[in-house]
Amino acid sequence: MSLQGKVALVTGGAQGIGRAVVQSLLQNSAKVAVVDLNKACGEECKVQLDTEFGEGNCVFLQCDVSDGDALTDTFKRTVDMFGRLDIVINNAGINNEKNWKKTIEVNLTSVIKGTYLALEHMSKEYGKEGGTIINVSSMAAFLHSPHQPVYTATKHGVIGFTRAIADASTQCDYGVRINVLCPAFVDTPLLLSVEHEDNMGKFVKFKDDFKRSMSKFGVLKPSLIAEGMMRLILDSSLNGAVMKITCSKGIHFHTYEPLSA
Ligand SMILES: NC(=O)c1ccc[n+]([C@@H]2O[C@H](COP(=O)([O-])OP(=O)(O)OC[C@H]3O[C@@H](n4cnc5c(N)ncnc54)[C@H](O)[C@@H]3O)[C@@H](O)[C@H]2O)c1
Ligand SMILES: CCCCC[C@H](O)/C=C/C=C\C=C\C=C\[C@@H](O)[C@@H](O)CCCC(=O)O
Repeated sequence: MSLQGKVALVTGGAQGIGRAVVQSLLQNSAKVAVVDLNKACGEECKVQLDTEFGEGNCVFLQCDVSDGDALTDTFKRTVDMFGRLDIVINNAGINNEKNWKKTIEVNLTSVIKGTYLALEHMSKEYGKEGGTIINVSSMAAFLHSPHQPVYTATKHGVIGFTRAIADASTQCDYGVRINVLCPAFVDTPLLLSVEHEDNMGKFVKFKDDFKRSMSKFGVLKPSLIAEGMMRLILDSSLNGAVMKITCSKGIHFHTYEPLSA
């Protein structure tokens, strides 16, 4: 499966799930813009990727995705540098119930903004050649964790937005497939956030319940999430799909009952 000649942009690409996805994209010969707030981590990531895949195949662009103007500029820089855009992964996310407005900005508002920017650069509506967008939600959208009310709300929002804009893409012939991926617990630094009052606020007292949930449901490897992501990128039949990845069922899709009158 070759992505030779394709250009991808991955937000939150410097560590965790985003980094695993960046590696898969490079393994499949895409050019990649690694977009992340964390400068030190991004620069270290770029050095390692250059060593593994050769220079000139990826670039690190520091950007806070919750800053709309900065995100606009980052998309433009990617296209200026690589000449086109084909794949956008809106992955950056945080777990912060204390600063819950920031959680909405990063987990939901920036996903909406990132999708609209991706459409500006890829949609036939704008005279472009088409492409694919994947927005990262969570299995938290299918449970209602009492310890993460706002995180949960943002992940519900990502699914609702993605399914709606995917329908718009079909109806208006954007030529862009837009899908959503919902992992269960994944072994990344994000999981450590449940230990901290700065992240969890008053819900920090439930940290042991969290750990019990992780033991019950298991913890996935980032490489399996990257495998799911590659399926969404390569399967041209998928638009508006809701992919779930769990330890019990692996990579599978959520199905919705058709609405009756
Ligand atoms: N780890 C899990 O258990 C899990 C499960 C389901 C869904 N998710 C989702 O997957 C996505 C990635 O999570 P992860 O586990 O890899 O987290 P992570 O914390 O390991 O990595 C997130 C990356 O996003 C970057 N980031 C954070 N805020 C940013 C901002 N404002 N602008 C730009 N970059 C920013 C961080 O610097 C980091 O490199 C998130 O949307 C998360 O909600 C994670
Ligand atoms: C710790 C802070 C970050 C949150 C991490 C993440 O976003 C949360 C994940 C939450 C839940 C995982 C649940 C997993 C459940 C499955 O194993 C399974 O029991 C449910 C299967 C249902 C289905 O596949 O339809």
